[in-house]
Amino acid sequence: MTLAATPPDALDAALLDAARDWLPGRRWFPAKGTQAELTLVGSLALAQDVRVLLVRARSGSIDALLQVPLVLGVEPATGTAGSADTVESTATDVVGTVDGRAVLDGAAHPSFVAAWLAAADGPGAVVDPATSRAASGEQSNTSVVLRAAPQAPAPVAILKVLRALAPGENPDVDVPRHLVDVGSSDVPAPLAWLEATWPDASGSPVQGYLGAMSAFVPQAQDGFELACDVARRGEPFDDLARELGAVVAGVHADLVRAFGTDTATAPQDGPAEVAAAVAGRFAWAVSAVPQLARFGPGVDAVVAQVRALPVAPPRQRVHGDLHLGQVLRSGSRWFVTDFEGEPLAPLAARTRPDLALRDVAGMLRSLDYAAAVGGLTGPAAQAWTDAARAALLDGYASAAVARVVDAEGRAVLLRALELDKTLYEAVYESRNRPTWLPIPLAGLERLAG
Ligand SMILES: Nc1ncnc2c1ncn2[C@@H]1O[C@H](COP(=O)(O)OP(=O)(O)O)[C@@H](O)[C@H]1O
Ligand SMILES: O=P(O)(O)O[C@H]1O[C@H](CO)[C@@H](O[C@H]2O[C@H](CO)[C@@H](O)[C@H](O)[C@H]2O)[C@H](O)[C@H]1O
Repeated sequence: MTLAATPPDALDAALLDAARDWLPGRRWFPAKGTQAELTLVGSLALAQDVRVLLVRARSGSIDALLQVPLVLGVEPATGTAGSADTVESTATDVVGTVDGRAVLDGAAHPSFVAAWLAAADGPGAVVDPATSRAASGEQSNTSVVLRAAPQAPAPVAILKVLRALAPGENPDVDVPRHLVDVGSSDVPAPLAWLEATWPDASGSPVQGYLGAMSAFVPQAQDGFELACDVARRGEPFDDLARELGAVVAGVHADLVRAFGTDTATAPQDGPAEVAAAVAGRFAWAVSAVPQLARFGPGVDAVVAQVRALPVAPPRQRVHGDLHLGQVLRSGSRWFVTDFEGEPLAPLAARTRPDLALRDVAGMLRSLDYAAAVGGLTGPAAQAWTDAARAALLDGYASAAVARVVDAEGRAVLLRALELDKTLYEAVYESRNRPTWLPIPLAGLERLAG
């Protein structure tokens, strides 16, 4: 069912007041370190003593609608922490008090999860809300791991509670739903999802997702951590990269089956569009990180090579932010997750048909990151990444791309898309992890130095 937010009442106002000091300390709070203005947009009474506050946080250019599930006056969940599958936390934050009753962070609370499951759409799964555990290591959202029963050996589902709400399509929910519909088994199957309506800034009702629950991938290792470990041990990543390339090609083929290709873009318009996009990305990146200006001549050369191509492949739905941290290795299989697209891009850009090679370029960049974070330098890093890159491309061996672009054209496009991603990464790292900025800078030296 689609829930409808109601105008905030006195209890909602008291709950927000209780949460004011707690909110800015959350990892998912978008305006850390600022005096953000917090206003109540509405609330959802999910069950007795379970409320979801919709809180608008504004500070400078930041304007986000936050989902804040709270549970009133119920003791924190208790249980056994930790498992072989994921690092979990049983702690339920006490947010504050209202009328002498404890106000608890609801996201991983059994009462919230039970109410969420009762309201959600989708095929569902047998899960026991009493087994809810917040997964650690989250950044932008809060994920909750669920088992079928308290004694069950492994989780069966993972519920992602979206923290920043946006109206309309959510590619992270909609894309896996479509992929599973066409028979894909390369993504964790969506099991349940919940939508709501709320008033936008002008007061008009809009609809969007509050969260989604997917099948839990057991004993999964994050692809980036795995690749860094392999690099650290000085072992080749080639076989894993080849398998990964094949899985990415399979997901691309399934995305075409699910969404088709873009017939509105004539293939001959492709190269000019790609060239213009790389040039635009460079201008954007230089405005954010002025030291990138020195790569101007190299970027111009790559842009000119792309513009001179006779054709580009047709566009299709893609992952949009594919890197090793978005894939999970479980047993002998890879799974692709997190179809949200680049978090710094607007929704329209993230859902627009694009070149499938953009995802391949993202993976190639990730190999550079894994080599660097794994401690490889100089010729050893070069040899490790060269071999893994070749294996990934070999595994990918995209028939669709080969049909319209020859090998030379594909190499030009891949270089341009890698450059584009590296410029994005330079901005991302300068904003989020300045000590990692040397990784994309080294990439820019290679691609446009
Ligand atoms: N279906 C799944 N099974 C097991 N673990 C998962 C699954 N989906 C995500 N994860 C784990 O949860 C983490 C966060 O998921 P992600 O979709 O990247 O969340 P966010 O959008 O908040 O960054 C991932 O790094 C991964 O380790
Ligand atoms: O996972 P997100 O959707 O939040 O993506 C953002 O953060 C990523 C880092 O967590 C960032 O990825 C970059 O760092 C990765 C290693 O941590 C590396 O594997 C990627 O290749 C590199 O791009 C991603 O760019 C950003 O959008």
